[in-house]
Amino acid sequence: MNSENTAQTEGPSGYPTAAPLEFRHVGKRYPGASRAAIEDLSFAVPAGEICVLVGPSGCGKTTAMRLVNRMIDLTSGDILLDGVSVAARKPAELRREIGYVIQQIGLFPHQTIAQNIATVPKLLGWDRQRTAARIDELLELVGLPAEMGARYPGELSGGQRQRVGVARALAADPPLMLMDEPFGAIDPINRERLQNEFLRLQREIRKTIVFVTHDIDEAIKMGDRIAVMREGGRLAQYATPDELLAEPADEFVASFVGADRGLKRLTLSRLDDISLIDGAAAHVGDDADAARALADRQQTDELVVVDGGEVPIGRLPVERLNGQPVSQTDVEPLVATARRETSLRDALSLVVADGNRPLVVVEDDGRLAGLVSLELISDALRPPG
Ligand SMILES: Nc1ncnc2c1ncn2[C@@H]1O[C@H](COP(=O)(O)OP(=O)(O)OP(=O)(O)O)[C@@H](O)[C@H]1O
Repeated sequence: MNSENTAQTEGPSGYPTAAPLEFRHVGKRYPGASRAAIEDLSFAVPAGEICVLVGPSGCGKTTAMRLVNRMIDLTSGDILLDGVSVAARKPAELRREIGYVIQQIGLFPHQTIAQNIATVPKLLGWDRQRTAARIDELLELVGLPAEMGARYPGELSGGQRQRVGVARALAADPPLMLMDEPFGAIDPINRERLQNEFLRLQREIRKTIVFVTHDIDEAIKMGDRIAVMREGGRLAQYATPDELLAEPADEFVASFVGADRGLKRLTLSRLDDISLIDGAAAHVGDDADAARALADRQQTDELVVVDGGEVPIGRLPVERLNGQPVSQTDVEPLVATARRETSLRDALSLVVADGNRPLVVVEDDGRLAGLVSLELISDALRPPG
């Protein structure tokens, strides 16, 4: 599959593989309801991005989603998919172009997995060969063995059924996917696994996705952009996860994202995103004066010591340099090391666990990459821009 999918390219179905979506002053009032479920909701999702709708129960997330594929109709405003109003489209046709994944998956129990995945291709009149090839491709894409196609939903685990739900929604390569609390019914460990798998999959398929959750941590993890909604179906803030955590628009958003928003921001960045402290280190056998001079240059009272292969072996308090060359016996072993892909949040816990001493960061091959201090991590928490 083409990894450069954009709104301009076409998938196997002939539809664009991803399309932009825009809510324009959308309003929805259910018949007989005293107040609107959605009021003046406007935001735009660029093609190929995940937009997460998040907010407390009853704030209108599911309603917003169902307006997109016309399971319910707009009261006011408009929704544009690929620049075309959904109101101008035939609902049945529109739904074939929009993948839909829901919490309870909704697989047909008396149909095999393959038949379930083939639901939309069948409606579109694809021939047997094309459908079979697509089923194999999708099972592989979502990480299920091809033999599973012959099984029934009741013979699968919850996580496996969820993967089938995603495969079924992707069958006709829709330019937009709607996912309503897709991992809500899954236990926390499998949920995390499915989230990670889905993010990996999305890097490949680059669909436009609207994803509903009431869990702010899931929103921060999954979203390129997050729409925080509040009671009455109003938009409280529309921002990237980092902007949302760094600069919540008001008290409601601040309390919704949580008092630990600083720590949450740290999960969004990796050590690779910041400049590490220069990794100059002492070597076993260096003479004491050279080691002392290095410590002075680095303004530290503790040197990192590396072996002949530049792999860190520990720290050496400068006071232990008694005129003798640096010796392995004086070196204190490292409590922990980090890698460039370590999140700033994990780096912070390692620094704190080691008495706030700068943390040693190593390359994949074990060589010293540099150090990260508490100050560097807190600098990273300054608001963007
Ligand atoms: N079919 C309906 N008829 C009348 N009112 C409805 C209908 N569906 C939803 N509502 C009302 O619209 C409002 C928004 O509901 P919606 O299900 O969109 O919220 P939600 O944010 O998805 O909530 P949750 O997180 O609990 O699923 C609520 O006040 C709800 O009671």
